[in-house]
Amino acid sequence: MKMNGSNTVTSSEENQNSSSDHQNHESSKREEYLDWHDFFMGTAFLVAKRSKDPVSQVGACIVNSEKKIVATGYNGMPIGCSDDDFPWDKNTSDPLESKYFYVCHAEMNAVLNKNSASVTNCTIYVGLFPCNECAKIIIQSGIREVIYMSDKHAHKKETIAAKRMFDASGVKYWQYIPEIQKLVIDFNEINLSEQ
Ligand SMILES: O=c1ccn([C@H]2C[C@H](O)[C@@H](COP(=O)(O)O)O2)c(=O)[nH]1
Ligand SMILES: [Zn+2]
Repeated sequence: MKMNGSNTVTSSEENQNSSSDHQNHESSKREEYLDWHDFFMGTAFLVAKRSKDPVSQVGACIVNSEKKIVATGYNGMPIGCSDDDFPWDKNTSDPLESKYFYVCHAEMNAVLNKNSASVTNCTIYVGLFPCNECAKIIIQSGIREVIYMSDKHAHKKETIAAKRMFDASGVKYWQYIPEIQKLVIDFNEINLSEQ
């Protein structure tokens, strides 16, 4: 069965295609397409690849109620603060020489990068559970749902505080456990399919 541009099929198309459908399985719907959660979480992970942080690359993807991406962001230095001049170190005796005073978190960048007027009632997909500072930004921006992949800092005070604020303000959060373990992008694939 052939799909038209809007992923629906008209009855005349259905009649025209019905005999060949039985002979040619390539005209039936592809079943291995990405589901929405994999797509949005995958987008967050792809965006994270832009990060220059040598230790932790975090990406975020904000989606509205129509399943449209309205923003993405990754952890990086503020505009005008060169990735080459500002420090990427973690453990320095002088905090001014470590990344933590300077780096903008993925969630904050995503909210600030939005291409819509607001992110009210949106969902944010993020690789890592948001810290307390990002939780505040998420709550104040009107985002109502946080879908995260890793909760590896669950024991840290920042995460405990973030959860306390989400609970108090009614922001839903849940861990996404994907069925697929890897999402591979092969740029050569487009040349391999039949013409
Ligand atoms: O909610 C968060 C928490 C952290 N990040 C960023 C900030 C830093 O660039 C790294 C954390 O570095 P570590 O070396 O793992 O301490 O992750 C973020 O974007 N969002
Ligand atoms: Zn944060």
